[in-house]
Amino acid sequence: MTQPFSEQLRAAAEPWWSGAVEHRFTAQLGDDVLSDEIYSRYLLQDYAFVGTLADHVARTLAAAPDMAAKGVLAAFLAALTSAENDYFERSFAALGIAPDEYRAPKLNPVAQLLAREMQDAQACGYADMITVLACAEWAYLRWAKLQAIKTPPQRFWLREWIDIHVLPEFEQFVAWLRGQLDGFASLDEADRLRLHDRFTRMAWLEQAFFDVLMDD
Ligand SMILES: Cc1ncc(CN)c(N)n1
Repeated sequence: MTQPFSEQLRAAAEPWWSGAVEHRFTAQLGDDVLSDEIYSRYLLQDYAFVGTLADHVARTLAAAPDMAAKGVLAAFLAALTSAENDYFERSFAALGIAPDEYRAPKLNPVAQLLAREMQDAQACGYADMITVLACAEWAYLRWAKLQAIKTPPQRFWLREWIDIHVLPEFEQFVAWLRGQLDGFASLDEADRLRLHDRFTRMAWLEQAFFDVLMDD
């Protein structure tokens, strides 16, 4: 029996998929041993990413084929811009990072490439936009699930970052994204190959996003 298209994409994105979801950054986060210096660097880059992601979701919503899909994307956008934004603001305050600093961070090369990958997907259409989103969110669900079985970190900025990514609503959103990917199995071969490349590039970028923060 052939695997669902989402599973084919994920399997083809190895070793970068596992490199991202089993990264030492996330393992140290879950073990509560990640330094605040590295986590602050991560939060600054990731807050910029989440801003770009919100724009990406809005454009994906605009390109969505029906109201049901628009509704799911609108709910995710609402969560990003409310509860998740609140998490970032409280974490920056606790870590002593001022609004001036987190509103205009200098993006590292990987964060720049991630933003470019999203723009490129937007120029291609709904399937490409969903593929980018699905890889990013599915990878976060996977690593957070692995860390959620450990004793929760004491520092709320580490603990809540795991919690946000194992919420039932988030898990349902990722399941929906995977369902969208599975629907792309009926696209022609050229489209499927492009989606494969895009998903793999995103997995590579997710791993690299963690790598550069640890290596700095
Ligand atoms: C780089 C990255 N990828 C995914 C997510 C999960 N929204 C995130 N916060 N940052």
